[in-house]
Amino acid sequence: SSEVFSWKFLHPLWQSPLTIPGGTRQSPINIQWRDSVYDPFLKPLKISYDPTTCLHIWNNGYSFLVEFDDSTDRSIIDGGPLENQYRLKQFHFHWGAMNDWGSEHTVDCKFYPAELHLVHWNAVLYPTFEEAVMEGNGLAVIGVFLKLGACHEGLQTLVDALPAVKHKDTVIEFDVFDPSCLIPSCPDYWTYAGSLTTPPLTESVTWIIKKQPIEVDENQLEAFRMLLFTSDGEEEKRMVDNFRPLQPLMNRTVRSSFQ
Ligand SMILES: NS(=O)(=O)c1ccc(CCNC(=O)Nc2ccc(Cl)cc2)cc1
Ligand SMILES: [Zn+2]
Repeated sequence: SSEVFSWKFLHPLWQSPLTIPGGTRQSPINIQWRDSVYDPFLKPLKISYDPTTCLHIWNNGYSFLVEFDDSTDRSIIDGGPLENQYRLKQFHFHWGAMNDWGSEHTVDCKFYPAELHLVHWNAVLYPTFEEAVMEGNGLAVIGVFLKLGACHEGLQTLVDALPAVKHKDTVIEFDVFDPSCLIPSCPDYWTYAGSLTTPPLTESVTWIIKKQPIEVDENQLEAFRMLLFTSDGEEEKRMVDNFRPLQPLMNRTVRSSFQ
């Protein structure tokens, strides 16, 4: 059907079409717990990060990215639903203006105030991240929900650095951080075939969504919300609501590693 174009189809933040023409495995999605299928052949996820591979924090005008040296296999994940090991490239968050929303994925239609994405790429099969982004098995992203609760000590070291990257296109050196402190101890996860949730929205992501959220406190969420979408000197726009709307499940099954 030749849908009449309307600006309402464009995402306010990404200025790109909300739906990818022909997209069959778009993210994020709602995870309906009772429709997920236990897969006994799913392995435990193996995570081994070298904290010294941490490089810097960068405000890219949409979120803040903590980027890692991915020139070797020093920070990797393996096992779980994955057929190769994947290298850690960066992690970032999505959050809301209020605690009632902010995550990209939902569980039984429940939003969390924020969601962490640890982005890995298949360096076994592909020479660069940019090429992996274009391949169906190119990326693996671990999603961790953040819920309001106790102060998260490990996150606090990151929060303390955020004022230095308040504006778009600012960077601060951040040279020792172990992101495994942000991953809940419970091994349970859901997994499904999806996409990047921001441009280029390519259908290249094996999503691994942890069942257990981590707890952060109000001050830590507020620290995210004091970041700016805008550059220094521009009219200030607070960096909030940087999440994509839910996408249709279409012909996909969400598998669980737990019964
Ligand atoms: N949200 S994801 O894990 O599917 C995702 C992972 C990697 C990319 C490519 C690198 N670019 C990037 O990370 N950009 C970005 C991140 C957060 C926001 Cl809010 C906006 C833009 C894009 C999306
Ligand atoms: Zn993300």
